[in-house]
Amino acid sequence: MATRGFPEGFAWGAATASYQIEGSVTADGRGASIWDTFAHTPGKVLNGENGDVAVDHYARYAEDVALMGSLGLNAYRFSLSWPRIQPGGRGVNGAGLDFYKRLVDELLEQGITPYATLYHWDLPQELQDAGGWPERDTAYRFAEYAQVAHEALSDRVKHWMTVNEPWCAAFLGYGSGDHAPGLRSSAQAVRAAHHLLLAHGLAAPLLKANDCLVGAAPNLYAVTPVSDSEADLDAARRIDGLQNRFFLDALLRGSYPEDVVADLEPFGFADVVQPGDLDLIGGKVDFLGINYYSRHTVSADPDAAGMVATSPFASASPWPGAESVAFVNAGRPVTDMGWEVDPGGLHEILTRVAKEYPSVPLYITENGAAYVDTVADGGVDDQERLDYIEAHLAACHDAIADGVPLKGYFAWSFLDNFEWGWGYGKRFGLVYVDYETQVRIPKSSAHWYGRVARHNGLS
Ligand SMILES: OC[C@@H]1[C@@H](O)[C@H](O)[C@@H](O)c2nc(CNc3ccccc3)cn21
Repeated sequence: MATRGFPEGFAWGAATASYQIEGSVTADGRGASIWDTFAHTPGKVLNGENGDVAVDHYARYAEDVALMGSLGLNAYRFSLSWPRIQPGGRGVNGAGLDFYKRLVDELLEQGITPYATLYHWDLPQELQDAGGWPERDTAYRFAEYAQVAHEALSDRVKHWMTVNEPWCAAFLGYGSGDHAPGLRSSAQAVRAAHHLLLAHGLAAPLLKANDCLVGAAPNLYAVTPVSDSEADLDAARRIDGLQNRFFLDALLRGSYPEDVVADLEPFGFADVVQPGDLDLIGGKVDFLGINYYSRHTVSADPDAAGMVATSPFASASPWPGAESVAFVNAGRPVTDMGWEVDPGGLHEILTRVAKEYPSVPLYITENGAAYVDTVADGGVDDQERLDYIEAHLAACHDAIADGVPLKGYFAWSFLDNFEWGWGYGKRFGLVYVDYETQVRIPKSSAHWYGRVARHNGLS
């Protein structure tokens, strides 16, 4: 029996993404994505690793879903591979859709509710060749893709997210170049950011049909200045603006924060937004997903590169708006990613969003930690990851007690998988994967989290 119970019907899930787990990158008509291209470009991913095989989920999905069910999860967040459903970004690949129909049927058979993300960064390469997210037409291609996926799956999938972390897709993909397609242009990055939100706005109304609910999943950070000096306070304002308020205001209010628009003016942002765009984008969600991992502690530093550890390769150019901002460690314990462990930041974000953007049901659509895992006696004792998740779930419990309408939590990630620029060097999974044999080993955190899910709360 849980002593710290969660609301009845709370979604206890885990999350993954197509390019990070599926493999089978040419099977059944799948086309190339920008991550296929990026990962196969020398110097972009540690040890030259890529998602060609990943953790072979395309072939092993039934085994993986059975494991979710046996552990006790009641929800699963996954992403659809756009180039598997629309090779080249157009048309319909029935064989690609059939995989997701099989996956969803297995989930429903296990009593697991599917939560589908349409875009988790794997843009069809041909659409990038035509300009990618800096090109406004890509938003319209996304809406068509959303329609195709929804028509095929909405009889069984009732929870849809349009875009995972538009900040990452825009500012790491087109600003710092640490993510695919690896471009370094602040002007392109701000264009991409707006068009990713426009894509959400164009697709959201379509996704509500057939009694479906639609959301998005921005990554949000608690942000704190190292001092209350004017320079440090402004650094915090800038990072909070670009990381959090830019996306929250657009998605939930249909406006951009004036200070952030001013910060982005040097990159031509004013020319990107067309009349009516923000009315399309704002107020369309039935729920908001929040991906939370840590807090940013920032200081003004004219010599700073303005980068957080987003890849093992030191990026030469900061993402737009982060110039002259240093990201510092405030002395908290850190995960294997070097990210500070700060569950208080999750409570801060949840209560802030609930207060400043009221009446929007919330989910934690990603929260988790990378730590070095070791297999011993056939198991993996990952106490640090278990402690991280427990502390963040306690913060969720406190936030709910404070009136936050939190409806679910998805641990990142169900399986160890391809961690973008870090390749397979960082393990976030509840379940360990032996990359040589593809054998799955539930870690201590998986068994513990399954008990939390079955008891609907913490002890
Ligand atoms: O890095 C862990 C996960 C990643 O595997 C997911 O695909 C992605 O949705 C995700 N977002 C964050 C938070 N932000 C972030 C910051 C720098 C680089 C990448 C992600 C962490 N993660």
